Amino acid sequence: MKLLLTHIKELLQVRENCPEKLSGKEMKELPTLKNAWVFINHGVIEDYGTMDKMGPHQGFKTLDCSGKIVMPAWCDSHSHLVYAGNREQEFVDRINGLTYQEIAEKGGGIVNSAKKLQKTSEEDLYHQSAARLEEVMRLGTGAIEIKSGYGLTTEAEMKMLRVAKKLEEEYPVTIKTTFLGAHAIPTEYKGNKDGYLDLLCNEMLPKVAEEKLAEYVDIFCEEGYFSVADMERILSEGKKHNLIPKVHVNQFNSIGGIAAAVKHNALSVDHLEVMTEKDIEDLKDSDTMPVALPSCSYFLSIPYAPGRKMIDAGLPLALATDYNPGSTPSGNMNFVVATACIKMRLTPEEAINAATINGAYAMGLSKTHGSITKGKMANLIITKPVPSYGYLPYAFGSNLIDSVIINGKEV
Ligand SMILES: N=CN[C@@H](CCC(=O)O)C(=O)O
Ligand SMILES: [Zn+2]
Repeated sequence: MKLLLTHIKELLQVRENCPEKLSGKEMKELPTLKNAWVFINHGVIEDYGTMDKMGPHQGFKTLDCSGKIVMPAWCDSHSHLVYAGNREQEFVDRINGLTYQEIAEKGGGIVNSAKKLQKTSEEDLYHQSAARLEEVMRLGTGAIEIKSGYGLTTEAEMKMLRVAKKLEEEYPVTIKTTFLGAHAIPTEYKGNKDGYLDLLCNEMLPKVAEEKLAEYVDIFCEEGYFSVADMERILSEGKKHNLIPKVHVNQFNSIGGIAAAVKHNALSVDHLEVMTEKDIEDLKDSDTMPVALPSCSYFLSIPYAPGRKMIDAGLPLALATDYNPGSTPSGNMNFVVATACIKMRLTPEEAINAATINGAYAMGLSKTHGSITKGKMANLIITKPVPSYGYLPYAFGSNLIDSVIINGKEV
């Protein structure tokens, strides 16, 4: 199918040769073309340019984008979109004064979601998750990473990953899957963390790898969950099965997880609400992408990752949703980008770069996603008429998306 977008007020993130990631000052630059066109052929960006240089076009569908901005679809590199039910009671408990950690200690939190998911059929889990995926696609997400971690038994973890794989088959959005068996210690293993780690290493990881259910391995490295030593064990074991690390670190405490993740060549380190000077130093000159999750900070009322400081220190930064039932029941990347500007002091250019090119990097999708580049996938957001791209994060609560194209087709 061929599609031509014409009279685009401003085409964002136009890169003839797109870098695989952007760091420090590079993040301030957002190349654009005004009064532009884009030509899509069989799901791929075939060509683009300015209206004064558009060749003849006949015999295929044309969309007039006067007054509108066109940009690459969002690349959401951290989500837990496959889950069962919800945890709105815990939300109310927190309003009434309990902390996220106190709720987890009382048997709520991740373990609570795992109990629900274990009892949910694969079909039901698929339908619940598909509804969320459809919503985020309409909100402009063209690629998303999905983690397991609400199963906590071999069968339930595999069920989650099978559901994510089925979503990948059924929908045009690009999906990358991550095995997060080490998300919490299940009730049956309370007081026997090493027993659960043995199960992870001896049974879950080999099965997940054998059935090719995940490309990445994750662990929640945090006080009360898994230690740095646990992380080193899981990442080393994952490596034997060719699983690349993408890890949860520094959400509530800095316990040395970043240095260990960098040592293990993690593709990304995610959360980063609590960062020491050493953590920032440890990320310098590495290939590891720091990923901030501002909607999680917003929902839990915890600090925001010091994104301004990290970029000023020369680091790259990606932004993602963390969509999950406990800490972030929202998969809206538009809100993430706006919140990064409002609360983390990123400029609109930096936030858009973080949610496109750097998000693609954090999912191993640099070659195909994140920019308007010939040959990349035609995953595009067309906005409603807006005064400028800075208006998108400025008008933070408004839905400014007119339509979304994924793999060359309107969704
Ligand atoms: N922090 C760890 N995992 C999820 C939240 C899990 C939950 O509360 O269900 C996160 O990334 O925020
Ligand atoms: Zn997460």
